[in-house]
Amino acid sequence: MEGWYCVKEQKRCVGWVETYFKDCLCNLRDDMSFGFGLVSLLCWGLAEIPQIVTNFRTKSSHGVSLLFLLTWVAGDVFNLVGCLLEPATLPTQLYTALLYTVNTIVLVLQSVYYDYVTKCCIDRKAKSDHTGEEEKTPLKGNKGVGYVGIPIPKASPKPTPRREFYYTSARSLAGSDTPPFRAFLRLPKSGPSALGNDSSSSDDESDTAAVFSHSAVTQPRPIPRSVGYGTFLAASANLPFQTKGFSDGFSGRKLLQEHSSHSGFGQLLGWLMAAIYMGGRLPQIWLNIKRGSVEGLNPLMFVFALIANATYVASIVVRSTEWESIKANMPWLLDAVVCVLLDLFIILQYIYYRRFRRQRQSGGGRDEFKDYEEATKHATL
Ligand SMILES: NC(=[NH2+])NCCC[C@H](N)C(=O)O
Repeated sequence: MEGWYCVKEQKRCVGWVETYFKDCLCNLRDDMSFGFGLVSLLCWGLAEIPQIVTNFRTKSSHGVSLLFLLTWVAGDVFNLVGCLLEPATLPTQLYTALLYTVNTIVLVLQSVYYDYVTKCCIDRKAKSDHTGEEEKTPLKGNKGVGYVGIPIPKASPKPTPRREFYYTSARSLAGSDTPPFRAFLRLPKSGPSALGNDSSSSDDESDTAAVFSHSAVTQPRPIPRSVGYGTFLAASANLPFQTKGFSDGFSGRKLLQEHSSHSGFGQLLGWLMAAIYMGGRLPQIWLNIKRGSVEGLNPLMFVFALIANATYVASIVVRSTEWESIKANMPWLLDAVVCVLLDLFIILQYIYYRRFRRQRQSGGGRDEFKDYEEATKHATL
């Protein structure tokens, strides 16, 4: 294969970079830019793995906003389509895009499975258990001294033909010592919400029934989120981190930037993608505020994303500071810069809520959070 050539420096491009990354490194700036690009690629490859592991270990994904993940998927899908349609797409772009799209889809599937499918099954089981209980639990004749008002399933030694004796209604319960069904079958909130740290107390949480047992009090359970996230349409195009135009001898693909960033359509796609990606962080920030907690969230995802976006910006501006180049890359640059700031905010939220929670615990006599952590440990082993 005919090698590429750096005209100004009068030397050949770096061979392996040329072969595997279709980029040409002529000087120190190019080397640095390429290095930043590699770090960005690596960080995107790793970013979502810690959260996937956290979700898997806790068998829940209530710490991450599903809407946030969906905006990532939407942006990524358009990005991938753009990559496939665009002949100038660099191999690294395509692999990175594929990698984080797959990772994000795994996160979304986990979210749907743990927080919706599993919850649905628990609800159904609790309901059927309760129906069975209702039929078998007598309302009267059970109120001896020390009666705590909790119906004991199958407490009746032998069935009785008097059906009304077993009938339970809200009114009859209200008149009895027995707390209404939901009062004691309420799903124990997990983590801080179980300790009253959760300011959200979302309605769907309180509606959730679970099988009541002693262990359920200390076992962490997923905090369900409200459903109804909309589907987002987004278009995105990716900027190659190699933004340098090649010198004579470059006979293969042209750089994507030359194709799309200068075209009105490419720019439009870029701005749409930027809006979607930037807006995607807001549901996550809001979820943290609403819960007053970051339990279930792995901060490493945002640390890696922050580094990935920062090095992505660095790889572009180190390569060229010419206004023309910056202007053409504006949507991608702005997206990355804003995402860095938003990720920083989320990391600060994480630190704040962790500290805040610890302080609250140390204030109380009994360390309930320790109990919770213990329970989590046991639950995840
Ligand atoms: N699934 C992904 N990680 N996609 C990449 C998103 C890139 C975008 N700048 C962001 O930080 O949101």
